[in-house]
Amino acid sequence: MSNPDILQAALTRLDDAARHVQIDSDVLEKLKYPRETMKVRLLIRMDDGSRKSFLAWRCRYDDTRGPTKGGIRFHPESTAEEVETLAFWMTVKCAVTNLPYGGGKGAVRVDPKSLSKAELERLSRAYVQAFASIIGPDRDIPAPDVYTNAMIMGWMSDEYSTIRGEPHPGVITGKPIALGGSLGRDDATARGGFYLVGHLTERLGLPTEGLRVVVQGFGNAGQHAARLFRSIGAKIIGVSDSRGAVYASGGLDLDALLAAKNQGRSVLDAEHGGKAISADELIGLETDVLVPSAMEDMIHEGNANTVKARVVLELANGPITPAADEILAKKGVIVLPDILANAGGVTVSYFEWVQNRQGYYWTLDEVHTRLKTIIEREGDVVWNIARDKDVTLRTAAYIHALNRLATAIEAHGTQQFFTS
Ligand SMILES: NC(=O)c1ccc[n+]([C@@H]2O[C@H](COP(=O)([O-])OP(=O)(O)OC[C@H]3O[C@@H](n4cnc5c(N)ncnc54)[C@H](O)[C@@H]3O)[C@@H](O)[C@H]2O)c1
Repeated sequence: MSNPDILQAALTRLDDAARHVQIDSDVLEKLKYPRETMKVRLLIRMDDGSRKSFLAWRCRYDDTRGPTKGGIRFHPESTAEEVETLAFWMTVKCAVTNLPYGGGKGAVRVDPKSLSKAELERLSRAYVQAFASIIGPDRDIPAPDVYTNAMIMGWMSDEYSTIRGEPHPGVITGKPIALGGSLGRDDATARGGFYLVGHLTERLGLPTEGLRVVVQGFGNAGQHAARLFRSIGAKIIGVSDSRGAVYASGGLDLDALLAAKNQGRSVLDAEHGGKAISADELIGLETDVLVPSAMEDMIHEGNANTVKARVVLELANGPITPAADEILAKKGVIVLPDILANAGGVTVSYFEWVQNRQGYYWTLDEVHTRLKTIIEREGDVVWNIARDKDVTLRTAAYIHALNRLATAIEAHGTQQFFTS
């Protein structure tokens, strides 16, 4: 991630929202900076006997509303600024969905595809050894993010329990079911967005039949989104991953695409039934719903004008820059913002943490019903704020979060007593 101003850009969304609510300046001051960011170098033994070091971070952005919560990303371009921005978004997201959490995030600057499985495990365990003093079930609770998964969360949870000398399944979510993971966590990010679109279909002006969907990024979020939309008869007409994009106006062969990814191949290598196109062509496809599910800043000033989707469902965090947001709003494209649209992941992570603490596990139906209730409830609130204040859904979601964060910050005490 090369944009050093990513946090400043993200904070402009908070400023936009603050213009529409009565918020004490103390609250905004508190939310402008991360509470703590720890940076370490992880030194691990490689399979060939050599040693190699990797930069790693963990940021606890704000813990006013509870322990900090957020994923760990393994990516060759991760930076401290990216981690802090993602942790800021987690703070706001947990407030939008009213989860009793603050926001955190972590990363290792590594290309995980270049590591063997044993090296990946050593790196994951080294991460927990380095950050064991700042994570914890009541302090900071990691989860999967880009290029990390349930297997890695299992190793990390195991390492933490070994360090503490007793099981602590609540330290990490997104674990394998056998280690205290929750049913329904695997597709939760996509499912939350899918429920949101389903709930708002009429208000968004989307067709109830023959929906066309384009998915950018074909990992956890993207694959499950494609699968869920297909389950209601939608056509997946475009898909991309880090190597390229494919398109078929009549719908791609999703099973072939999923099988290719399962075997560690690119969507380009699948018998997808369509043709290869460029990454920017994918963004400009004529579709009902465009689902960014890859990285930040993918829709920017340079390509936003080409977007022809009616609705953009942001399963990725921060896929649209502020400048692109303005262009899309002028074009009448409705953006379902990340802090609501992809909140299904952290919501089911919360369910997992609750189940770990209770030692009592829910059925898949219970998980789905509770997730749906939260996403639809908060989706309605955000929709109504947008309508009443005549703002975008993103600004409305930030207004909603800001109100909850301000209430909590003020309840903790802002020392106004001394200044007024
Ligand atoms: N996993 C979760 O629970 C979760 C929750 C909330 C938000 N998110 C966000 O969703 C996004 C994807 O996360 P994920 O967990 O699905 O990651 P993942 O590692 O499972 O998948 C990432 C996908 O993006 C693709 N990709 C990478 N660079 C790309 C590029 N330049 N163009 C097109 N595709 C590219 C990769 O090939 C891969 O298919 C991220 O923004 C993440 O922060 C994930």
